[in-house]
Parts: sequence; C-alpha cells; structure tokens
Amino acid sequence: MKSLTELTFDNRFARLGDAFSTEVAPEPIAEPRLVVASPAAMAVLDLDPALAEEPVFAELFAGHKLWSTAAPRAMVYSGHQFGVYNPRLGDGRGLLLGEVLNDAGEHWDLHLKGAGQTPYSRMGDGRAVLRSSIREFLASEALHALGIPTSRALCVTGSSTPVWREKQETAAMLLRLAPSHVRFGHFEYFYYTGQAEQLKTLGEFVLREYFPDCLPQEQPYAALFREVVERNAALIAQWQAYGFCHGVMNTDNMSILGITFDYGPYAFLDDFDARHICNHSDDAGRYSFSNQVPIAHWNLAALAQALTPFVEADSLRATLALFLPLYQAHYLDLMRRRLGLSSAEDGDEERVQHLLQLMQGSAIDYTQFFRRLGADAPTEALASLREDFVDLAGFDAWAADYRARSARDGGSQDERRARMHAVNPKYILRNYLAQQAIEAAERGDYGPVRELHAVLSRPFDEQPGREPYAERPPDWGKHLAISCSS
Ligand SMILES: Nc1ncnc2c1ncn2[C@@H]1O[C@H](COP(=O)(O)OP(=O)(O)OP(=O)(O)O)[C@@H](O)[C@H]1O
Ligand SMILES: [Mg+2]
Repeated sequence: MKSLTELTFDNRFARLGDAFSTEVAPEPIAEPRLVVASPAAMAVLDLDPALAEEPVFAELFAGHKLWSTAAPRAMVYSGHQFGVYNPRLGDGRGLLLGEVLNDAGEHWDLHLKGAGQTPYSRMGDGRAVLRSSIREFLASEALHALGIPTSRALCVTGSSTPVWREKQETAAMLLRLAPSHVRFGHFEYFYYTGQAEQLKTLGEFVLREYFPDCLPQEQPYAALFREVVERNAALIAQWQAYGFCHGVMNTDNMSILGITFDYGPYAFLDDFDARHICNHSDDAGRYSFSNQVPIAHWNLAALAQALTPFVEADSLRATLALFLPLYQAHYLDLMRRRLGLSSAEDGDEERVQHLLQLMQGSAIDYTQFFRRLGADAPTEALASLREDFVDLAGFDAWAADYRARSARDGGSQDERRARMHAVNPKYILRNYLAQQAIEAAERGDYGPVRELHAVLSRPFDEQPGREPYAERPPDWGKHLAISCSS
C-alpha cells in the first residue's frame, strides 16, 4: 500500500501537446470535506482505504493541493448531441490531472470533475453540484460491482462554495478514474476541424496505448473500429439486460474504450418499461431505454465517419453491420443466464421477448422478478410471481413453456439458485435510494450515501438487515424527474 504522496504519474496524453489539451490549474472549492470514497477504487491506485479520512485527501480532491508530477489539463473534443454536431465542446468543468501508474503497471487517468472553468466552459461555471457528483459516484461503483464496464469513481468532495442552478446549491468535485478519457468526440473534433496530422497522432496514440493488439494487423484502424464495435455491442447488451438507461448517449459521452461514461440523468428501471425516458429534456425519446441499441449504432456510425481518412467506407460499413447481430448474441446470452438457463435452445429469443411483453404495462419490478425467479424451484417461484401480471392467461402460457424449458436444462434447484443469484442482483441503484442519500448529504449527513455505496458494492449478496435497500420505490420515488442541470 502507498501513501498519497507516493503516486507515480506518467502523463502520456499531456505529452501529446497543446493541440489536444490546455494546461489549466484546478480552482479549489471552499472548506473541502470528504463525502464518500470507494475502497475498491482506492485499491486500483494501491491506496489504503484509511487514507480517505486524512484531511489531505479531501484537499487533494478539492483542488487545494496537487502532486508536483501531475499535469492538470482540459481536453478538447466535440461531438454529436441529440443528433446535431456541436463543434465546441471539451472539458468545460473537468480536468485530466494526469495518469497514475499503479503497481500492476496499469495507467489510470485521474479526472477531477467540477474543477472550475476552462477554455471550453462556454457559458458554464465549471462547477458540479453535490447531488450530481454523488449520482455519478454511486452509479460508477454500482455498475462496476455488477460487472458492467465503466469509468470508476474514487471519491466525492463537498464544499461550502455556492453554485447556482435552479436554486442555490453547493459545489462538489468527483475524482473519476478510467484507463482513458478519449471519447468518440475526440476523433470527431480533429476530423471536422480538418486537422489531419493531429487526427493521425490521436489515432496512433489510441492504438499504441489502448489497442496494441490492433497495431500489427494489416489495417490497424479497421481492426480498431471492429474492436470498438464489439465492445459497444457487449456493453449495450449489459445495459439492456440489467435495465440501465444512460440518458445522454451523445458521442462526446461515448468512451473509445467501450465503457460506460458520463453519468447524467441515468436510471435503472424499477418497473420494466421499454419506453422509459430518464432524461426529461429528451421529449422525443431519442435516448429512451429501448432506443439505446439503435443509438449506439448511430454513434458508432458517427465515429466511423471520423475514421474515413484511415479506412475505406465499405469496410467501415461492413463492420458497422456487425453491431446488431453481436449485440443480439450478447443480450440473448445474458438473458438466458438471468432466466437460469445454462444451455441454448431455439426459441429462447422469443421466450425472452414474450416475457418482456408481459412485463410491459404490468408494473413488474425488473430486478426483483429475476431474483425471485431464482429463489425457488420454477413451479413455486412462478406461482408467487404470477399474481402481479395483468395478462394472466399470457403469463400462464409463458410459465408452462418456461417450466418445461427449465426441466430440459436440467440441474438441481440448489445449482440453479446459485447460478441465478450470481447474475441477478438483489440490490440495484434505484433513483429513489440515490435521492434519499443525496438529501441526507445535502443536510451534511454522509452516513446514508456511504451505506448505500457499501450495499451496492455487493449487489448479488444477501445482506441481512439491509433488505429495505432491495425494495421497490415508494409512491414519491416512482417518477422522480432528475434535473439535467448538474
Ligand atoms: N457547469 C459547467 N461548466 C462548464 N462546462 C460545462 C458545465 N456543465 C457541462 N459542461 C460542458 O458541457 C458539455 C456537455 O456536458 P456533459 O454533461 O455531457 O458532460 P459533463 O457531465 O460535464 O462531463 P463528462 O462528459 O466529462 O462526464 C461538456 O463539454 C461539458 O464539459
Ligand atoms: Mg459529457
């Protein structure tokens, strides 16, 4: 284990120079205090979790202190937002502090979100409020615990610095960790500004540092695009299988690594609803839950456009066409496992679709359904789940088929339960749980956010005494409108 001062920096992205990022010092927030830290994320940097309680920890992650070998910089990027190209984006409130080299030899970007104004702030104040920082923290670590690729969150630091949104709030900073902060929008920026040399420098950097297996191939950029398509197909399959709605799938929020990136008004589904829209400024439902699949494809097409200087359009198009079948295969595999099926059979896709149709409009809790389905033998589990469905005849037909399918799959009930509980979480980050923790934190009580984080770090475990965290939302928590100003 290291002390905080022993972190080793090797700032590869900073060395790309001023065409890619601008040196900016963090603007500290007043009276910093640790709100919550993730022991698992600290372990990524070989840091003892106890260090989070030292005053210097909050000072570092509130912009008051900096390692002498860090190199804080705001990155430039652009991107398509809601389908429209926005040429002027970039880190408007976040800074890449540098890249830490851990004991395993991995580079991890330290990105401080809410660190003050930068040349890319446009009209913004460069700040992030406490509630949105807590939401990003909780989701990053919750998705990681579910096994969904994501940026990580080291900690949230609160302050007394006032910030004006719809009302007066306080500023916070989130320390985000990721192997890279390069987004689709980085490629788009250099492509659309016609900076061919810089586009090539970026591409070579990404290939060399993050996709070394693509380099020796005949067409490294074609291989890179194929890898990004494959990773996104796998990622979006996990989102859909676990009911995660991102809400702002703009290309500036799409990581080149295929990890979940930028947590805004996201939501995990409570009741299953394919049409769910978690971003209340998204009137048209562009980023609704079921649209995430075609939108990921659309975003990949936007990235492909920026790669046309390197790869033939026909080749890019052919790779793009792989996205949907790859996605479907991953999704079906995950849903089979969620249903406790260890083998594949024709008709499984229809079984999954039929179940989701029955859930739609029946107010069926998506997370609880699968957990309860695995808790008992199929006949007993189905009998207890049945009463919640509106279309009972439809459900009975599905259940009869599922019982027979499960019997053919074989195995003991103990094996089935263990297998299902390992993929069907008991605890999920429900918006109402986040909201309760945020309201307590806004009153200065950080106990609830720490406890919720601890619960969500073991989502598949029974956690005696913590059962209330597995409950469906109360009425007030069913249709929370999460503010997009963050
Ligand atoms: N308060 C703010 N001040 C300055 N710029 C901002 C502010 N909020 C958002 N932006 C900028 O607006 C653009 C879109 O914001 P978006 O919400 O997608 O990103 P973000 O949440 O700020 O950061 P990230 O994508 O790094 O998680 C980004 O360029 C972002 O830096
Ligand atoms: Mg963003």
